Amino acid sequence: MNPLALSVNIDHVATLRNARGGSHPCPVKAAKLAMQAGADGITIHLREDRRHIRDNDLARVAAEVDGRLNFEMAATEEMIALALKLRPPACCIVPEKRAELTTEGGLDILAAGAPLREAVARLAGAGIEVAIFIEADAGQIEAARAIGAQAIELHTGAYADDPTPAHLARLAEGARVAATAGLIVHAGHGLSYDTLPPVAAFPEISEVSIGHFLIGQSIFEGLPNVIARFKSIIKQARAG
Ligand SMILES: CC(=O)[C@@H](O)[C@H](O)COP(=O)(O)O
Ligand SMILES: NCC(=O)COP(=O)(O)O
Repeated sequence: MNPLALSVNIDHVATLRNARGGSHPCPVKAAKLAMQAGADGITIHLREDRRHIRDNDLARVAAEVDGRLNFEMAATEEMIALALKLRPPACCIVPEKRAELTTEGGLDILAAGAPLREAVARLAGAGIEVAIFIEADAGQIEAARAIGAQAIELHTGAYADDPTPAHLARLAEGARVAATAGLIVHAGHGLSYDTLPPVAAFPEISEVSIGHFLIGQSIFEGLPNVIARFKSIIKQARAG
């Protein structure tokens, strides 16, 4: 079965750092430690309101951290210009609303139209692997393929919040439909020790990005130990 990569989202190291306006804990140091502990990559969401990750965090991780950087971004001119300047290996286009506590749902590609198509073309044209963060919906998956995305990230939030068989089955079907359409399939949002195992068993998924739970659990267990446990969960899930 194909490998499943763990991308560690360090957004909420920055949340804690920003609580006092200082420099500790340092998200870049966390990213380096995560890679040393076995993470396969780092995900960073530079939000328009900079509520957690700041521009310098992104620039430093891009310059200093070995490992696949996945830059989560809104499809705005500001973020596109930043991505074209930094040239991360991958980006993931996500919806953003200032009032949201966290990402509330997938991007509605069907409603986005020409500006999104242009953003995808500019990013992909710069050699960046472009994913779009969407619900596990066949129409959105087909729209992602048609608009030129190489990858999708399935929003696992509804399942993570309410891990019913129906929510899991929707993700499994979405992964199958996306892989059949020739898309690279990622997944993320709200995943934890308890909710990751069945998602990690989907053979079509090649990367999961995990942040909030992982960073929070690190307070109790230490970042390396939490990453080791997630890697063990993935290994066990992939062993079938
Ligand atoms: C797109 C997604 O689900 C997360 O990667 C995103 O970063 C969540 O936003 P916050 O990190 O601000 O909660
Ligand atoms: N794209 C999902 C991600 O990067 C992390 O989401 P979360 O684990 O912080 O909810």
